[in-house]
Amino acid sequence: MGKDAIVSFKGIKDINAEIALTGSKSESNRALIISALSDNLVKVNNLSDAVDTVTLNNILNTISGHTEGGDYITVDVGHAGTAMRFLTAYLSIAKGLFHLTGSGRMKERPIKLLVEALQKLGAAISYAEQEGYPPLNINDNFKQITRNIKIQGNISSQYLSALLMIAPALPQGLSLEIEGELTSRPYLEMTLSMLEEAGIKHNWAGNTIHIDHQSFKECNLTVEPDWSAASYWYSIAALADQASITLPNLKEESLQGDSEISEIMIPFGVRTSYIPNGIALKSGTSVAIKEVLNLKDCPDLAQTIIVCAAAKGLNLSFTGLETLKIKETNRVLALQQELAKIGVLLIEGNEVYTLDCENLNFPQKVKFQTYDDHRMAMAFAPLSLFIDEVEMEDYQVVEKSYPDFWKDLEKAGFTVREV
Ligand SMILES: O=C(O)C1=C[C@@H](OP(=O)(O)O)[C@@H](O)[C@H](O)C1
Ligand SMILES: C=C(OP(=O)(O)O)C(=O)O
Repeated sequence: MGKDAIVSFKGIKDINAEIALTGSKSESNRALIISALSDNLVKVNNLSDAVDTVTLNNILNTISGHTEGGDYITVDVGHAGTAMRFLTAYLSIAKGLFHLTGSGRMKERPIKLLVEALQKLGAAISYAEQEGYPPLNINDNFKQITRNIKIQGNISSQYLSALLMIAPALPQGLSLEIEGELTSRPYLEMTLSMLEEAGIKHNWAGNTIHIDHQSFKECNLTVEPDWSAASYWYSIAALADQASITLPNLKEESLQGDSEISEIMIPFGVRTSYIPNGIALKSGTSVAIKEVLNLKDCPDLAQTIIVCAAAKGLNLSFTGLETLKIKETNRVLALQQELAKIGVLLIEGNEVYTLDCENLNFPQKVKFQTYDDHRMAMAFAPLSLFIDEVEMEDYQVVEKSYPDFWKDLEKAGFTVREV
């Protein structure tokens, strides 16, 4: 466990800042896999500083040029879900024997649907510990048996993205049928768009996505800054008395579904202007808020929005939160435990979660636990606008997606002191 920090904000809550966010970890991790599959024909610009991206990049560099057979190489992704899922598919068709593992939490995050799909395709994968979960042993005798695979869409879109990225490299290509509901759909669309940029055509008909065997083209993929990281600045703008925050290089036409934060935050009083080189946020008055927000397409925004709504005393309801329980931590439970510290309840109903802010109160000091979850730290940090001293447990946890988060808060006038 790392060190804690005390976060505070003194004086008038008028925030003026320009914050250059790191690249999207989702786009970066796709770009890295696509680049590796293309034998580096595809180049990447503005790669993220996120530890999840640095980890994947180091792994791909270490294993590139590896030859058949030999001993098992251990590949450790730490907490990086996308790296685990994307590498499961990528290593299935790579040369070499791999033991693919991750953090304690990673060993509790399910991977069965992806492993089964790959096994049906012809991959030689087995579970090294518990069935259905990492770590995995992946061998190199991939022989494609079929191009037709069905996969349930409601657990993680990352499984589908992982399969689609290797599809053009499969001798027979892939026809991927999505069964049932699809969660996190914009991430799947991001995968297809980035493949398209790299010259890979697809056809999405009904519930099935077809990708033929084909070659990548030489190109540069430029990663946009991270909209999930931007969401914490929207929360700050919504909670401050006044805010004028510029976030360079974010685009209106984004591949990231989390850009929806610009719409979601309008009723919270935050207006977004698209300026020539980025976006500008301005705080204003809140307007009537939709009572039920469906976050199925943007699960990584859930903590930002729920904590911000709680701090504003808004008794909103949320749907589409099913997948939060299998992310870096059980995010529903983590939210419930930490929101209780400001007197707010997050009540679980039948597929609907509702905030009860009747007893909202900000103590003078509070310590928030972070549960090995970067988004817990970043979602709760803005509460230092109301609480004199917010102690954040294991504050470096933010490194997973946004290593400069605390430095950026300091730029905006917050104080962050390691304790
Ligand atoms: O494909 C991606 O880059 C991601 C997809 C989402 O996961 P699920 O598809 O598991 O919801 C999201 O929560 C994660 O942070 C990144
Ligand atoms: C869920 C997340 O990441 P991953 O699934 O890639 O670990 C996240 O960044 O919020």
